[in-house]
Amino acid sequence: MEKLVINGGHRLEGRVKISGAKNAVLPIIAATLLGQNEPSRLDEVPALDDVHTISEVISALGVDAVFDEEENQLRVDACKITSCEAPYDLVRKMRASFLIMGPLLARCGKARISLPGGCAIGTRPIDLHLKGFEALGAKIEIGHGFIDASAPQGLKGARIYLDFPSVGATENIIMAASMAEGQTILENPAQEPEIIDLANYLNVMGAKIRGAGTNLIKIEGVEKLHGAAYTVIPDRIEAGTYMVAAAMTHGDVYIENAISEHLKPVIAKLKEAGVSIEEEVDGIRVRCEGQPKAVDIKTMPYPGFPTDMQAQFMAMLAISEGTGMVTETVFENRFMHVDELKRMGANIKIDGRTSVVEGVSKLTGCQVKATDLRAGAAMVLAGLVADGETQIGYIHHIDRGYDHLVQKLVALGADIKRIEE
Ligand SMILES: CC(=O)N[C@H]1[C@@H](OP(=O)(O)OP(=O)(O)OC[C@H]2O[C@@H](n3ccc(=O)[nH]c3=O)[C@H](O)[C@@H]2O)O[C@H](CO)[C@@H](O)[C@@H]1O
Ligand SMILES: C=C(OP(=O)(O)O)C(=O)O
Repeated sequence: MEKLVINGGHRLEGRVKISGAKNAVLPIIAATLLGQNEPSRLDEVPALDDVHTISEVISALGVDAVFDEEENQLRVDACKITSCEAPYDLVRKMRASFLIMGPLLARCGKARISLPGGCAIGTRPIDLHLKGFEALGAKIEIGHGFIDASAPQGLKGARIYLDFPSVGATENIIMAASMAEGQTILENPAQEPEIIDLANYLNVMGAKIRGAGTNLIKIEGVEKLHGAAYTVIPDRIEAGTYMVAAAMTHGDVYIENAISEHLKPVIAKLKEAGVSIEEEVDGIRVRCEGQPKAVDIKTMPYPGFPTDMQAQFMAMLAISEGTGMVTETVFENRFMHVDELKRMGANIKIDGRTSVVEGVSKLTGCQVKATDLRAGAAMVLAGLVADGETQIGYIHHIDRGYDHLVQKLVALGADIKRIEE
């Protein structure tokens, strides 16, 4: 097992280039399954474990997927699909594997996917995905740990209202509806930039989707889609994580490729904390003198404050001046990092869905673990400012979502390395 070892206390300075977005590329790779003629070529694909996992998932369906990590390019030839089944081992590893259900239903009229199960941040049901498929005419059967969906006569467009703007359900329904017969109207969909990116890719493949990024999406089903070339958007959560790193280390970092439009709530909260933010054409400069000031945050669906930045802000609040409240409304169990931060000396109390974080003057390095992806990022941030050495275990969680994390932080002046235990 590998670990990250960080010696804290180094100011971050310089430029860091943000990679393609994990949460955009995963649904887009699922969508490559819809390309019946011509392969797809995706650019700015980040070198992440999750990208390898979803590539394995689609390869298990008989599709040809070749990932060139050096070039950040993934080529997918989905002209032939030989299986419609995603086994437990792959779905368990990464919940986003469930995103192949929509494309498989649309393309093959059937799909058999292992039930994803719970995970560290919550139970994460898939009822909204399934309701959407049923509304499009699919028959769903659940048994022996699998979901079987079928639509032998093909899917039919429908009016669908989502009880909650679920990101994954919106993506799965858009992909299924893009090849359904007639029009689908999706009300109260998720509005995340990653939804817009998926819709843009599908439209380049020949789909007719309008309204992605708003609260109403209209999809005119088409008979066939083809593979296409597409460049994935930069990762707003990776960008936000480096912005917080700059703030916590009293640094001066230029976050190249960051799109400020996608980071409005993060920028607003950092400014409120006294951090200097300069939005430029191809990135964002973040500077901070002295300790950040405590702020309150409440996670919400986009354009609200992203739950995927909650843990990182908690790490910042742990060393900020004053007391901040962190309210998590999206996932019911996303405070696993609190106990780990407390091991480093943070003063945090949990009261239901809210954590009260009283800033301390210093954190102390110790052994901690990454309990999930963003909790792992929070540990890295805490380690960057802690007194002495921090060792982080279970870093496979971090490898799911941060492209070349160690190299990028070392280039900014951090003392961080990976070691084999
Ligand atoms: C690969 C990817 O893009 N992952 C992101 C995606 O996850 P994901 O797509 O899983 O998140 P959702 O937006 O679906 O989930 C949000 C909330 O809705 C609930 N829910 C969801 C589906 C459903 O059928 N029923 C239901 O009740 C979930 O339990 C959760 O409480 O959006 C989350 C919310 O921004 C992010 O944290 C994840 O990083
Ligand atoms: C929760 C996350 O991802 P996933 O939905 O893939 O678990 C995340 O990116 O923080």
